[in-house]
Amino acid sequence: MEKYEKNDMSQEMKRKISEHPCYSGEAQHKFGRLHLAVAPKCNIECNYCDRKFDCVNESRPGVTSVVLSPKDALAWTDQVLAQHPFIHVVGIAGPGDPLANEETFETFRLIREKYPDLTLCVSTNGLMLEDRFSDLLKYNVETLTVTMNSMDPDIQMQIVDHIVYNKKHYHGREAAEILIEKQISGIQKAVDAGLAVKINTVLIPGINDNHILDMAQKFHDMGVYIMNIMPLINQAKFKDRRPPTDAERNTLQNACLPYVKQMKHCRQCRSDAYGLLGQDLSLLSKTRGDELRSASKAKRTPQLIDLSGDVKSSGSAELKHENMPAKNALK
Ligand SMILES: C[S@@+](CC[C@H](N)C(=O)[O-])C[C@H]1O[C@@H](n2cnc3c(N)ncnc32)[C@H](O)[C@@H]1O
Ligand code: SF4
Ligand code: SF4
Repeated sequence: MEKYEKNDMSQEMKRKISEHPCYSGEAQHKFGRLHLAVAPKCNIECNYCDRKFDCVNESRPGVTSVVLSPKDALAWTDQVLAQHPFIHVVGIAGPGDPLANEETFETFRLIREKYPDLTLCVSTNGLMLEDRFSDLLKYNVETLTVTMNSMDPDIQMQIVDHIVYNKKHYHGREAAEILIEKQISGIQKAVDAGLAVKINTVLIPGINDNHILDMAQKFHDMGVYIMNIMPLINQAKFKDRRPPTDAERNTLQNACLPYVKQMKHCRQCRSDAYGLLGQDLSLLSKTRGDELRSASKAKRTPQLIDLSGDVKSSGSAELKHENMPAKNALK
C-alpha cells in the first residue's frame, strides 16, 4: 500500500485513511461509514442510473428510503454516532449528485461545527467539482470520490445521455467533452490540495472495458489515491447490457494495480447506508422510519434533469416501507 502513498501525505491524513472503510481493506472490518441522503437532484443523466425505485431489501447506489433535510441529517448523525462509535466517516453519496444540491453544503456545515474530528466524505460525478471546490475545503472535506467512466468523449457519450451546466443542457459529444474536462480539472485540483481522491469507474463490457487501463495510468500520473472498478448493475437504459463477470473485473483490476491502488471490496451501497460495509444497518432495521418521516415530513423525491435546463423533481412518491432511520432519531 505504501508504494502508492504520496510522500507529502500528512500523518493525520494517513490515519484518517486507515480508518476509512472504503480506502483501506483492513479498515472495512473495524470502522464504519454513515451516508446521509440529503442530495436528490442530479445534473447529469447516466444511462445506468435508476433512482426511482426503493425496496426494503434493495441495496444498490441511488436508493434511499427518505431524503433528509440538513437539520434532520444532523439529528440522525447524532443518534448513529452515539450508538455506533466505530463510525468515523460521514459521507454524502446521493441519491443524486451531492454537488448539485445546496443541502450538501449546509449538511457539511452543521456536521463540521459539531464534530470537528470526523472525516467528511463526498461522492460526485465531478461536473461541479472545480466550481464548488472551495466550499468543500471550507468544511474540511478530506476524502472525495469522483465517478469517471471514460476520458474519451466518444466512449463517454455512450454512457451519459446529457448534462446540465450553468443552467444549459448539452447532449452527445459536447456533453461528454465538458464533463471529462471538468472531471479532470476537478480531480487535479483536489489532489493538489491534499485530498485523498478515489475514482469510481463503472465497468461496462463493450463500452469502456478496453479503455480502463489507460485511465489507470493517467490516474497514477495525476496522483489519485485509489480506484474502484465497479461492475455495471444492468438497469435503466442499460437494462439489456451484460454486466461484467467477476473474472473480467478481477483481470482488469490486476492489470491496473501497478498504476493505482485498487479497491476490491466495494459493496455498491445505498445512499442511506450506515455501519460496517459488510453489515449495512439500514437493511437490518425493518421496524423503523415512521417517526422520522412524520417528524421530518421527509418524502422520497428523486429528481432528474429536465431538458429545459432546470434540475427538477421527477416525482414525490411517499415511501411505504419501514426501512429507515431509528426510533427517536429526531427528538
Ligand atoms: C448513485 S451515485 C451518487 C454519487 C454521484 N452522483 C456519482 O455518480 O458519483 C454513487 C455511485 O453509484 C454508481 N452507480 C449508479 N448506478 C449504477 C449502476 N447501475 N451500476 C453500477 N454503478 C452504479 C455511480 O456511478 C457512482 O459511482
Ligand atoms: S451522476 Fe450519479 S446520481 Fe447522477 S445520473 Fe449518474 S449515477 Fe445517477
Ligand atoms: S459504494 Fe463502495 S465506495 Fe461507496 S461507501 Fe459503499 S463500499 Fe464504499
